[in-house]
Amino acid sequence: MGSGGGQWIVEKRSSFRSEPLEVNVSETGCLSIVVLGASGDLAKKKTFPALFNLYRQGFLQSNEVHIFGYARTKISDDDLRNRIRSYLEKGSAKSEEVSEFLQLIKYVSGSYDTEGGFRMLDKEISLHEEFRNSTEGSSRRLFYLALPPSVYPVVCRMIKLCCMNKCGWTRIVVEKPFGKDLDSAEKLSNQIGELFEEPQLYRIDHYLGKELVQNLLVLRFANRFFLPLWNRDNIDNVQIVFREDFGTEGRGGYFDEYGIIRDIVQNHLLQVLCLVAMEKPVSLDSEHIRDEKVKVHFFFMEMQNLNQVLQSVEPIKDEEVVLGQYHGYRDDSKVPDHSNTPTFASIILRIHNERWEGVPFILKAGKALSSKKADIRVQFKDVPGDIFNCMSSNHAIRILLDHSIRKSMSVKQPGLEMSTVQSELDLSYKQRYHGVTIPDAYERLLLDT
Ligand SMILES: NC(=O)C1=CN([C@@H]2O[C@H](COP(=O)(O)OP(=O)(O)OC[C@H]3O[C@@H](n4cnc5c(N)ncnc54)[C@H](OP(=O)(O)O)[C@@H]3O)[C@@H](O)[C@H]2O)C=CC1
Ligand SMILES: O=C1O[C@H](COP(=O)(O)O)[C@@H](O)[C@H](O)[C@H]1O
Repeated sequence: MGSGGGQWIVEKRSSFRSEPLEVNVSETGCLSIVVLGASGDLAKKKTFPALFNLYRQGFLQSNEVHIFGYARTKISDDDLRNRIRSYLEKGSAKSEEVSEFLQLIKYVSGSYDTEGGFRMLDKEISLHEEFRNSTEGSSRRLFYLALPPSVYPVVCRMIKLCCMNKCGWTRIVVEKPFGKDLDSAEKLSNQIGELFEEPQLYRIDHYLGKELVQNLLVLRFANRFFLPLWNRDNIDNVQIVFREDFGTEGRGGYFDEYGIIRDIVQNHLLQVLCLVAMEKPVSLDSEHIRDEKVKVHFFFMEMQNLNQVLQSVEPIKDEEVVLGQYHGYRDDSKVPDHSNTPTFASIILRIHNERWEGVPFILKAGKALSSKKADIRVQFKDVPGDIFNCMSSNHAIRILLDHSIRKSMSVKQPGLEMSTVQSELDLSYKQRYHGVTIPDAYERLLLDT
């Protein structure tokens, strides 16, 4: 899906086990897209704009598609349309085009854990299908869960109970973070897996769709220049940084349950780390790429390449983690007064393999910081026999992950409250790096936001 910052990519897990093929795989005909959590941040900033881009590019035909927003908030169709309008009217979008698109949207209000709202939703979808004279097997229902993961199980149960397509496919798209830890992720997977077949399920991480994230594979594997350099002999450290110049902005209901590590680091930044650090995949097939990123416990695991990158990440040391929370975070009405949820994290990951031993991967993510940026910085080692006295040999590749970086927004004077910050460091990386011992330099790198 095209969205402001690029495309959205979904990962399928179908190579984990043999799957029954999905039946009724019609790709034309009446299409109902249901955005659950339509009142929320993701829906207005990314999901509806992405659907609008598909519409503008002709992938969603107005004679086939209808879009339903669903959430608890009691608003009208027009209220929802007005909320999202300004997010669509960007770039070259014409206001008539936006209005035409908005007319495709209908809003249904209901709870996530009772049948009433979902029965109503089903009725609205069925009316649309009847109106479109949907023939047997030709209608499609896509449910996009733009919701906190804690409600996925109950929402999936309600969809299964009340909203399944009787004559075509039903698909479910779920957002990150997929659970809170391994146990809850497995539990969630089992709960959803009992209701839907794997081919019906799509897990999304929109960072994988950013053009520049996709280009990482080209940079690394289609470039003779970098191939021999991409290793511990030449690279000093890698920083993968996400920073936002706004806070949770009313998203405390979702965010406080998860925090910055589960919101950003565990999914978006780890996916990027994998692409920077993994070995070359067998092909560009999404499953080959996925297999190279993770260690999968196949029955033929012994035959797998044991360099798979996540498998080689060492346990994280406490002293290589800094957490913080910005001042004002607890003012959000949905955040408890004594919340300790981190809104900033800086973590060193160390990859214990032949390519990366000794090269720290520094992942940093923070909300309500002084600027908005998402980038990767690959810092090369100094040239041996440097005749420039470390002044001009600061070799680094910096890859900006988002070309839609916004201008600084005014936020309530955010400040960082961190457990171990002693003083603000305003020296550039290079200045600080030289003249301090390496472990000390890494400690400082952790704090430099
Ligand atoms: N915001 C973003 O840019 C991105 C978000 N995501 C993911 O999207 C999902 C939703 O995030 P986002 O839209 O930002 O969050 P929001 O806090 O905006 O939540 C979305 C909607 O869910 C409902 N909701 C919020 N909290 C709860 C709760 N505790 N229990 C039940 N319903 C709740 C609210 O709707 P109502 O009260 O009307 O029912 C809200 O409008 C998350 O999994 C997040 O990781 C992914 C990529 C980007
Ligand atoms: O997944 C999320 O991403 C957004 C940032 O996305 P970007 O494409 O604008 O970089 C972040 O604001 C949100 O907290 C998180 O859930």
